[in-house]
Amino acid sequence: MTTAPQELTVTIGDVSRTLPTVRAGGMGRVPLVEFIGDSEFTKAVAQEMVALIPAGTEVLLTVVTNALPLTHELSDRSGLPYVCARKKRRTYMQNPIIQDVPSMTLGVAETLWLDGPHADRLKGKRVTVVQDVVASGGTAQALARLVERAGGTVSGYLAAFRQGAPTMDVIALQDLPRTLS
Ligand SMILES: O=P(O)(O)OC[C@H]1O[C@H](OP(=O)(O)OP(=O)(O)O)[C@H](O)[C@@H]1O
Repeated sequence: MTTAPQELTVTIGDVSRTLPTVRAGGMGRVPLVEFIGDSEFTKAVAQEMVALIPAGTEVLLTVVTNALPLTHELSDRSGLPYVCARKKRRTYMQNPIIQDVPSMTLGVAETLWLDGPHADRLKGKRVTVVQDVVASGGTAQALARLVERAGGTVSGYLAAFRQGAPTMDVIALQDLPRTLS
């Protein structure tokens, strides 16, 4: 990984991307990881992450939006099923589990919705929480609560990138700086 003022290039496998930077409140400029619309990068990252899935994992759990294509690729490569929480209620949801996200680094306060039939797929299972980026750990914490409330157990936290110092142990391919100049 090389850095230049207000620019950061990451290389995963044989794929490199110069990350755009965005202003995030009073944090200055932060690097932005985008898997949406970039299947080549997504597949390269998933390929490297497969080996990092904690032993004994039975199900992967993620949340929309950016982490979804990554988790799909990870499921495809590992053979593990995955479940995805939403950030909006849908009319077709049946007895969803509703979980507030305590705090987020880039966004505003959010609420996660896990459809009841999907929650059933976590019951009694060892679940790894999968994210694109873990920063404060707020989203990961909320996903872990969803697992517990669904009757599963968290076997680990796996992310493509760790940004800053989240509150839990996170297995990540690479660390990103919290801010750029
Ligand atoms: O560790 P935290 O401080 O909780 O931050 C990490 C979360 O922030 C980003 O989500 P974003 O709000 O950009 O959502 P998106 O994927 O829907 O764009 C990222 O995708 C993680 O889910």
